[in-house]
Amino acid sequence: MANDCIDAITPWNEPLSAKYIRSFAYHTVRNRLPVTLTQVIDHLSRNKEDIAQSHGEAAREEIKDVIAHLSKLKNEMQTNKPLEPFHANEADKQVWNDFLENSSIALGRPLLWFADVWLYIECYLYRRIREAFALTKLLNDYDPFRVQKEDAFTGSLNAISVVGSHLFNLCSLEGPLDAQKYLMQFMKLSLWGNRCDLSISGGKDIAQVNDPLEMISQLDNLILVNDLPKVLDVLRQEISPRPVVIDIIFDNAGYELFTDLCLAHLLMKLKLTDIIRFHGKKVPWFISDVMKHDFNWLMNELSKQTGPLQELHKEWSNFLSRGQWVMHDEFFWTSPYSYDCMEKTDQALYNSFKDSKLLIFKGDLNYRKLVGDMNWPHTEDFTTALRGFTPAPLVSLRTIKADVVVGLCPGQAEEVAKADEDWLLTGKYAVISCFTANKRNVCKGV
Ligand SMILES: O=P(O)(O)OC[C@@]1(O)O[C@H](CO)[C@@H](O)[C@@H]1O
Ligand SMILES: [Mn+2]
Repeated sequence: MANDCIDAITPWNEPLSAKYIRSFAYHTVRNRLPVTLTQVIDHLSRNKEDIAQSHGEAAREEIKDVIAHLSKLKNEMQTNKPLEPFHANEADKQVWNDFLENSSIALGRPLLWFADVWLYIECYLYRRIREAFALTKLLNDYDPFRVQKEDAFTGSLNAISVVGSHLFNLCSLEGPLDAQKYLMQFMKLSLWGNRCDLSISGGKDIAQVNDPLEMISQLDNLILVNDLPKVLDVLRQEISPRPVVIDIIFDNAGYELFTDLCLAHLLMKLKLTDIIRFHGKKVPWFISDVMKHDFNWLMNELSKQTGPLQELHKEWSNFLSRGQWVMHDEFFWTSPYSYDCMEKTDQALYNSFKDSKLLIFKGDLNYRKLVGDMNWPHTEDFTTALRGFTPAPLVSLRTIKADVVVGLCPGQAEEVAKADEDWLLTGKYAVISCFTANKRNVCKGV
């Protein structure tokens, strides 16, 4: 397989790909994704008794089918076989198969694991895991990552309690809040919540254990691009006609989701929006991404808590029942497409975004899809990297876990790399990158 690969780093302005041996994409397809598949297979074999009890005896045979599908998939990946079309009758089957077919026509050969664009390949892997379950009857709704997502929430309960109590106390104060101070604080809580994803840790526990309020004040020097002042300008604008809408495109379940909802609550409390639309994934995705079920599960867990968390649960349930908070899960988010393709491939979603006051994109994968997963020079302008995806003002709150980042000042990347050679891969550093129609991004200096 490595015969087709090149012993090189990714050239500038090229899409990230496992064909470059000295890249994170190669390491991921070669080492990390097979481990993810093995973990799903192990999970199914270890839990087959429980699954047979909850899903019926006939599920035993289906578990074998799923394991066989995933083992074959692992072999296809490790031997650099063509990406196969989908067969299960899912609503997005045609979108995926058209994408695979059109890509093959354009290339004059089928897509290959170690030759083509990392973004498609990695998304394809998670869509194939979904396919293995979609081809069964009894396990059709089975989410092989659910237990991990739930454990990640439970393991973070202390931090959740600290953040929740802080928000509840703020909202109970009389008189107006210092909007700037608390927006900055909750945006940063939501940003650093993105460190807690299970995909980068290979599914290992990654609970938030330290005091997050104390922590965020010490992390400012790790935010390499900080466009928060621009974001605050956008939020302060008076918009008509009402209702004003903000969109939050979720990333991970557990602690990160909780911090996103706290931010959403603050935006409501400060009357900066009337409605918040949340966007999650339709199928299990990159291990820890939020699905509707995870959102509802978190709400249910909060209802079992006492004190401030119980109070937040009441308030959030009211937002939901009044239609001020709405949870969506469009297929677009689990398609192969980067966001510059949204206008063509999901016009309804793109048009709905045109009415948004602000689109808040969470996490690493959303950032990769915003900038097209290319090896941009690190000093490239964020707006240029969006390549026309500008339906509304938008901000990306992302801890850096893949080797693409733009918007840095000259010399900044080199300086950070000197301090930490893995600076692009571990989620230690972060960016808050904002696009607004008004101003270009201005570099503030190292
Ligand atoms: O989007 P998230 O949850 O912040 O991160 C997803 C991630 O862990 O998965 C990919 C690597 O396998 C990268 O995009 C990133 O490192
Ligand atoms: Mn994720």
